[in-house]
Amino acid sequence: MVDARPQQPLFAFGVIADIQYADIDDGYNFQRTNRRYYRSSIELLRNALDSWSKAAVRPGFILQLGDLIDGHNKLLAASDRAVDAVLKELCSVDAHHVWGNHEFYNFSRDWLLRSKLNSTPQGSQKEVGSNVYAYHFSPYPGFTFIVLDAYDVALLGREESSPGYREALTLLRRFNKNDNLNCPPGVGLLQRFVMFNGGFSKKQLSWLDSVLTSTDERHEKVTIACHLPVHPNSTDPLCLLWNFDEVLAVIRSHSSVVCFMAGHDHDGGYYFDEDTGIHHVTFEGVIETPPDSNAFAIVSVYEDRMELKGSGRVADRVFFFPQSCRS
Ligand SMILES: Nc1ncnc2c1ncn2[C@@H]1O[C@H](COP(=O)(O)OP(=O)(O)O)[C@@H](O)[C@H]1O
Repeated sequence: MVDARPQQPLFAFGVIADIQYADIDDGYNFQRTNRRYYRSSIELLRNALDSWSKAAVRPGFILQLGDLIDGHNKLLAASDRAVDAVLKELCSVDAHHVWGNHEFYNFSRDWLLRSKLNSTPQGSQKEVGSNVYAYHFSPYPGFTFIVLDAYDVALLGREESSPGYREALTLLRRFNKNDNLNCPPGVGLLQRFVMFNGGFSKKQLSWLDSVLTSTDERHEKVTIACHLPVHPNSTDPLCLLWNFDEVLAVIRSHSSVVCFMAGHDHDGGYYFDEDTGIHHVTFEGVIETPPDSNAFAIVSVYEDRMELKGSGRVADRVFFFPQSCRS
């Protein structure tokens, strides 16, 4: 049978998550269930770059889904060295950087906003507000990508004296009564209320809503990139965004969203929300990927679908765009 699907993609992009590079020996996650390959994570990034450079349709840009370097660097006073080493590898590509918890272990929000990890395109700097790192870009007519700030309401990256910090602390303490706020409370979805997660402010949600109103009107296809997953079926609840329900309500009310890409849960995850046609993909983390494997993807975008070709731990997937409109 002849495959009627068009064979030439409109464009392609690369995806990689949770590199967490540090020039230190292997270690483990907090539960000691998964090994962490701090030093070789940069080799796996090189594998990804090599593969992307040889792809039939080379990625026009890369989504780097956050946690570029590990928090251990801070303790070793090696944050600048580590981030320079990883950014040097990425200098040959147009990378869109998402910020994760490890960005804030290493750097202040002010430093990040002034750094190369701020990939906001010229001209869209002030859209959400000077202290929120969120923007959108269109790499091809009819397609928009939105980078979201999952630590907009958070303890991480906010000055203890700031109203934002106090607001986040009040929210977290309402659900988490532990002395150590990284220790999860209760069971199920409540576990998300830990200090290494965060959430969206009303301001960012309303900005997202307005961007999606415009993309709906233009009948565009939107992919959202964020460090924290927002669908409970796409992640361990420990890694879920605090106000995931609020952001789900926003994206469900817009017909243009086709895919939500996140990192943070190094085991990865995937859920297709049949009601909305939105694919929620959580990418396997490079940091917990053995040196003889890989964790990256190239996504080829066609008129009717995106084809994700995974490497190593990342599975292949096809995301067909919904035909009907949501309202
Ligand atoms: N169950 C827990 N109790 C107390 N602290 C925890 C727990 N889980 C994680 N942490 C701490 O929270 C921080 C972030 O956890 P970690 O697993 O390293 O995050 P990531 O997966 O983003 O690397 C670390 O300082 C870790 O020690």
